[in-house]
This record gives sequence, C-alpha cells and structure tokens, in this order.
Amino acid sequence: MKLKQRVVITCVGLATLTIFYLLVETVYKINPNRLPTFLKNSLSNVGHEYDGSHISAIRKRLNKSNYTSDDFSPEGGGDKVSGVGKDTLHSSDDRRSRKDGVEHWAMSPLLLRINNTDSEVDLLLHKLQNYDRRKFDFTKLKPIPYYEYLKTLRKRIKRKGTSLDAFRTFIGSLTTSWERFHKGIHQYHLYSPDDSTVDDLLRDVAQEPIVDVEQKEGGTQLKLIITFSDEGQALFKPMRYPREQETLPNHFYFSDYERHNAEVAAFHLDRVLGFYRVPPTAGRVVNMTRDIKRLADHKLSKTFFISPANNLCFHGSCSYYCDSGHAICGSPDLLESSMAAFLPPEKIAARKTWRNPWKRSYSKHRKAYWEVYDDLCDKVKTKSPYNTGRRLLDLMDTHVFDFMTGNLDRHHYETFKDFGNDTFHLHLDNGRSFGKWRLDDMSILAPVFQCCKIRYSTFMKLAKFYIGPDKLSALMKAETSRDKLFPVLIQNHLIALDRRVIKILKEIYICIQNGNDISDVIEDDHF
Ligand SMILES: Nc1ncnc2c1ncn2[C@@H]1O[C@H](COP(=O)(O)OP(=O)(O)OP(=O)(O)O)[C@@H](O)[C@H]1O
Ligand SMILES: [Mn+2]
Repeated sequence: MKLKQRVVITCVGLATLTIFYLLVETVYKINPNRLPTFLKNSLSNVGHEYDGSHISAIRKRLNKSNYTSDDFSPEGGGDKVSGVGKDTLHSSDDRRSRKDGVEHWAMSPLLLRINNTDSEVDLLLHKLQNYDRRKFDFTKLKPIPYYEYLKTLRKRIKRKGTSLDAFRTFIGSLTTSWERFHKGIHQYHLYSPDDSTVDDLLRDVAQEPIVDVEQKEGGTQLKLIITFSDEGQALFKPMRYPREQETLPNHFYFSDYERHNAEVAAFHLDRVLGFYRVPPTAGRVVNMTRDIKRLADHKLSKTFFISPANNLCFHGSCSYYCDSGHAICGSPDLLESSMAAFLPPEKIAARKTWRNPWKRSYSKHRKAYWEVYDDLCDKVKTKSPYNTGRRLLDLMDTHVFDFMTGNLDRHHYETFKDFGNDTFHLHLDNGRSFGKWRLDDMSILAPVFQCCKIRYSTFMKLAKFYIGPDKLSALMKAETSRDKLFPVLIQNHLIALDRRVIKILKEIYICIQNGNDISDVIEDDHF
C-alpha cells in the first residue's frame, strides 16, 4: 500500500472513531439508559457524568416563546416572552443541576444524618463577619437561643402597621378567639407573636364542637368549611396519605393530593421563622359520622358510603378526585384533618390575588420561562409592585419558605387590599408541601439565585439555625408537639429542613462568590 493510501485510511479511521465517540456521548447525555452498560460505564468513569447542561443548550436554541409566558410579567404587565432578555442560562442552570443529594439520601437511610456543617457556609459566615461585625457578629450570636434572637430581630424592626379598616374604629370587647384573631390582623403580620390569641385559636379549632359543614366551592380538591359552636370557621383538609408516603416520582406536583399534615407543619414553620403569614392551623381527628355526615347537606351526604373494608368514606363533589376511586375514608369513621382558621370574609377584608412571577407551568409538556432563562428577575425588579418597598424581598421569603417545605404549587399569593402594596404576602394553601423528604428541589429557590437576593432578617434566622444552639428540626419538633396530630412530620422531613437551611446559605455563598455586593444580596428592609 502506498504511503498516501495509508494516511488516507488512517485519517478516515480516526474520523469514524471520533464521530462514533461523539455520537455515543450525545446519546449518553440525552438518555444514558439507551447505551449498553460498558459504554455507559466507560463514559461515566472518565468524568462525563451527565449534568443536564447540554439539554439546556438545546433549549436555549429554541425560540423563547416556546415556554409558558402568561405569568412572565409582574402584575398588570402583558409582556410576551419572545425575543427578550439575554442568555444567562449557565450560572443558575449549573447550580440547579448541582448534585442535590437525591440519590445519596435515597440509597442510604443511615446517611440521613447529614453533616451539620458545610465548608462553604463556614467561609460565607466568616467573610460576612469580617465585612461588617455589627450586622454579622456570629461569634456573639452563637450561644444565644434562637427565640431570644428572634425577639431582638423583632425589636429592631418593631412595627406592625395599621389594622384592617373594619377594626380601626372598633370599640367594644371581643370574646371569641377567632374575632380577636381578625382584629389582630395588621399590615405587617397576620398575627402578633406576643398575643396569646393564636394559641387560643389553635385550641378552639382543634376542639370546639362542629355545628355546620359546607363544601368549599372552587379549587381542585375537596375542602370543607367547618363552622364551630362559637361561630368561628375553619378550612378543613382531610388526610389522604399517611405521613410516611412520599409523592410518587412520576407524579407531577399538580396531580398530587394535598396533605393535611403539611398544612399544620407549614403554619408552625412560618411561625418559627417569625414570618406570621400563614393562618393558624391545627390538626384534628374528626368523627365523620357525627361531625360531617350528620351535618352535610343532601348533595354531600349522598356521596358517603361504606367501603369493602367496612370504613366510612365520602368523596364530595369537585373538579378532580371527587369520585369513589378517590374517596376519603375513616378508620372506621375517625379521620385526621387540618383546620385552618378562616380569614375575615371578603366583605370585611377584601384580598388581592397576585400571580407569582415564578409560577410553574401546569402543563406536562411545557416549561415556565424562568426554568429555561435566567433573566426574569431583571424584568420583575423593574415593575410594580416589586420595584419599590418590600415586595421583592417578600417574594424571596415566599420561595425560601416554599423551598423548605418543598412546595412547588405557589401559583398565586394574596394580600389584604386595605394595606395596599406595603404589606406581607399571605401564604395560604400549603397542602402540597412536605411530599418528598429525599429531594431538595433547587428550582423552588430560582428567584433567590436568579435575583441573588434575600432579606437580611431571613438570612440571619437561617444562619442562626446553622450556628445553633437550636436546630430548626428540634424547634419544629417542639412546636408541633402540642398538636393533636403529633408527630406532624416524620423525622426524615425534620432532618430535611436542617439540610435545606444549609442549601439556601450555600446559594447565598455562590451569589457573593460571583462578585455580587454583599449589601445587594443580603438586603435590609428600608423603612
Ligand atoms: N384560612 C383561609 N381562610 C379563608 N380563605 C382561605 C383560607 N385558606 C384558603 N382560603 C381560600 O380558599 C382558596 C382555596 O384554598 P386552597 O388554595 O387551599 O385550595 P385548592 O383547592 O388547593 O385551590 P387550588 O386547587 O386552586 O390551588 C384559596 O385560594 C383562598 O382564597
Ligand atoms: Mn392548592
């Protein structure tokens, strides 16, 4: 063979091998399971672990208008997505695809007890302390009990704003806990932590005799409005799953049942965090025969039946899950439930519903804009109500809260109209929280790592859980211990809370490492 021929053959051979290798690598990245094991192993062994980045690259090439955009703009805006924004995908996509330990926790329950320290978080706290000792004195803070620190934070802020218009000129005494709760609603919190009313209300919704039951119209799943003998009311959600049962991996969050214990746990987490934005919610075991069936109207009562296992069941009527295949069953007629104290009626305290700019897509085929592009925050920041005042920080708080509970379902949130834009976000409807303790869904934190922003007081509370002496899991366990449904959360969920605290702090570390100003990232409220 001539030399020239040999060279040509060698080149063709090399080119074929390269093309084959690239082909195999691409298949591996798209779906490793399509490859024979030996190829899969050889690729993963040389550090080609799939991180999802190339899928993002493909997405990026697609027109931006392919993604759901109805909620792209903040309230009032009608901006369409197509053609706007810059491609800043890499940073947060890398972050989102950072190993979040899902497999790790799944494989070894013994490894659940995660390290309580993290070198990046340690570096962050060290850096902050050096940056401003007055604001970030972690050495001094370390031995202080969490609740004591929470009080000092509150003193620092020290304001509750106005009350609802309807109560501003009210004189006279209110005897029931639910009336006192309504009167206590203020511009900057739903209730005051120093007021014993909330504990009275929790006791009452858990034990006052039930005198009326009504199905709540609207919504996707069955909910009842319960009226008590003192004329107070609560939103009832029934137990659908035992505490241990996790959301199935192939289920979308929007096709998951709501969890009664999640509603109770979310209330307590909100209170521990010093947010005071979730209506007081307690667990209660109801006697379905006496407390529901007896008081039900004809439409509801005819959905009651005895199951083959001799338990009393009912399904009510609603747009999903209201048939005998999705019945709510007692044991034999005792049923666990959550009771969320009712807010004042619209006539007394009208509420405004806001679309969450970081709302998810409710389609199994489409992604939301922010899941693909990183520039949503640039737009949100410039538009009302997020361009002034507290609302952007409140949105960050909402997502910090939802990340901790694992709630993907925050499509909207509400505020009281009386208070205008300078008020807190109500965190209603936490039923889809605490579905997966193994998974820390980083995408819920997207607003935080895309805006690189967190409220100073929220950051400090998380840092305080991290440095101790009180771990969030321990505080949550203690808080929920008075509830009739204790243990409201199983240990795995409690441990997940501690783990998630660390993950939020790590995101803040990355923001600062990436060169963002500390004072921009950890932002104080400007009063
Ligand atoms: N404690 C409460 N007091 C008064 N109204 C409430 C309370 N909690 C929730 N609501 C109202 O009831 C509506 C439905 O509640 P929730 O969101 O829990 O039900 P849902 O079936 O999950 O609704 P959807 O399926 O639309 O998410 C809420 O949007 C809110 O306006
Ligand atoms: Mn809901």
